[in-house]
Amino acid sequence: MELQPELEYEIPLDDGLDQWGIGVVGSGFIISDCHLPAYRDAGFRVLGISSLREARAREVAAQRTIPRVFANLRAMLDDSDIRVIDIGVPPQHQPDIIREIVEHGRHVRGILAQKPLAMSYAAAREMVQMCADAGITLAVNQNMRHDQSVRACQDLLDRKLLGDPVLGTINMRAIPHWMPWSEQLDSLSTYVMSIHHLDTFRYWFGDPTRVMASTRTDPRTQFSHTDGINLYILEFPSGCRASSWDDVWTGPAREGSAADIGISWRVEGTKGLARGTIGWPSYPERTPSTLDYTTTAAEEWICPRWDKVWFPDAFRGTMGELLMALTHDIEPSISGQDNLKTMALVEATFAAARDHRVVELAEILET
Ligand SMILES: NC(=O)C1=CN([C@@H]2O[C@H](COP(=O)(O)OP(=O)(O)OC[C@H]3O[C@@H](n4cnc5c(N)ncnc54)[C@H](OP(=O)(O)O)[C@@H]3O)[C@@H](O)[C@H]2O)C=CC1
Ligand SMILES: O=C1CO[C@H](CO)[C@@H](O)[C@@H]1O
Repeated sequence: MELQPELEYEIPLDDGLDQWGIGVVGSGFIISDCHLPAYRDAGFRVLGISSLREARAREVAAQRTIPRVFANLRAMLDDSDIRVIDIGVPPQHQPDIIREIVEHGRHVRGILAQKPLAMSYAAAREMVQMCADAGITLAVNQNMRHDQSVRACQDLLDRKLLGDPVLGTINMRAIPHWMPWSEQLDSLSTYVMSIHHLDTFRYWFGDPTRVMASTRTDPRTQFSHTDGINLYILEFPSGCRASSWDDVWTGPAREGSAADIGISWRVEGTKGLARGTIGWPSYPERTPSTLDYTTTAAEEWICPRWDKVWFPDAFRGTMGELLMALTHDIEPSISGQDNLKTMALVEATFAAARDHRVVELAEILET
């Protein structure tokens, strides 16, 4: 077994993915600052944009050189050049957008939806079924899978360099900027932030059997919410365990104290250990995520380095996966169908914390 292989830290993409005309819905932070710069760098072809406020869509179109601005989604769906729809709207509005695309998007072959796909497992399942019935490939933007350190760790696991996974941990000490729309959600941090870590654990270790969780409110967040700081433990059928501390408070770093902010992760296996950091907390400053690993055969730390950052570079990966799937007529790994298990895990984690009980994934999947 090669001990220092070239790890796959980003998804290989075919030339010619610009055959797919993309239409974007929404023009807020994630679209204008992350999706569009990443697509430009990847050479994807964004043809049009629509948003709630046409003026805002025009502004972003001018800023990011998008040729067509549509007054609304329906007008965009009439354009036969637009075959892929990229959604970046608040989660409570996403199901209505998907429904409209399914009902009126006769030219549409693929949708890249945002995470969370919906605000409940049941609603997400309805979206997946609707797209399947319409013959539209649905992918979900679980882009932490395309962070360079997270993806390279998956390659280490695939190559068995770490042996069998024993324990995975994520230690998040970082302050998200909650958008105004999150004030209306039943969940603040579980569906919007912890979903990334829950999906990453599924990516690395497969589907867990059950989850234990505890949550408390975030002292900094002034609007009413139930889940702020999330602590959870997942049990996998293989015996592997995973746990994350999603500490969105991170001490009074914005209230005058010194700051200690960062995200680190660690995967321990029977034959190796990987540790990493996610550079995102310093966004917009570019801080590449890192990965170090060691194995029983090497007895030293191996520290490959690459220059990609989660935001915005990982957005090449999620759209790239969808365009590759459409080109080759296959399911993307981030398919809506796969995402139902992430949604079920998010719902299980929220219920476990709310009800102070252990929740089996099957309980949600069988509802
Ligand atoms: N995958 C990831 O890593 C990340 C994902 N996200 C997700 O992206 C989504 C958007 O977040 P963010 O960009 O930060 O939020 P913003 O508030 O910055 O942007 C939301 C956008 O949605 C538009 N919008 C709202 N309702 C509709 C509607 N009914 N039809 C069309 N457009 C609508 C708004 O339009 P207008 O401006 O015209 O009023 C606005 O442009 C969320 O679901 C969030 O969870 C966010 C960050 C990271
Ligand atoms: O996915 C996400 C990661 O970070 C953002 C905040 O900074 C969140 O709002 C978000 O939805």
